Amino acid sequence: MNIALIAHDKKKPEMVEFTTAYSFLLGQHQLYATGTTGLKVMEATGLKVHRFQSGPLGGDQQIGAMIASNQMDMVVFLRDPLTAQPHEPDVNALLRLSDVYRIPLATNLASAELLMHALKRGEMHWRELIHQQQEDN
Ligand SMILES: O=C(CO)COP(=O)(O)O
Repeated sequence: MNIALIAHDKKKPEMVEFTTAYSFLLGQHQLYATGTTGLKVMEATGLKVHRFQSGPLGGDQQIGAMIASNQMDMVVFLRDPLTAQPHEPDVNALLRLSDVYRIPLATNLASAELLMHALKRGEMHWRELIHQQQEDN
């Protein structure tokens, strides 16, 4: 599975705790992140993460592009709902595309944990079927 990890600045400590707690599981998948989030996750956990640009410099859009080509299977985006972001349109675009392509998306820690439990139980298997269909077409 391709999993995107994104956290706004005030949520980065939470992202580090989350990825540390689930590193045993996340390590079995391909991880993608916006620039600073990815760096913090790699430093804290040793997980291999493909890093895109920082969010305000286009990282959300790069992850959005993967969603638009149906290559992203899950998005964990720990948003800060209490701080205005200069790149709010990019954030909204990413959330919108996740809905367009029906990609499981968690925007807070509680939902992110539920997604991890689903992943562990193999409940994301349907995404592999979608990849298979794409290859067949
Ligand atoms: O701003 C972000 C998402 O909108 C996150 O970007 P960084 O991980 O580079 O801080």
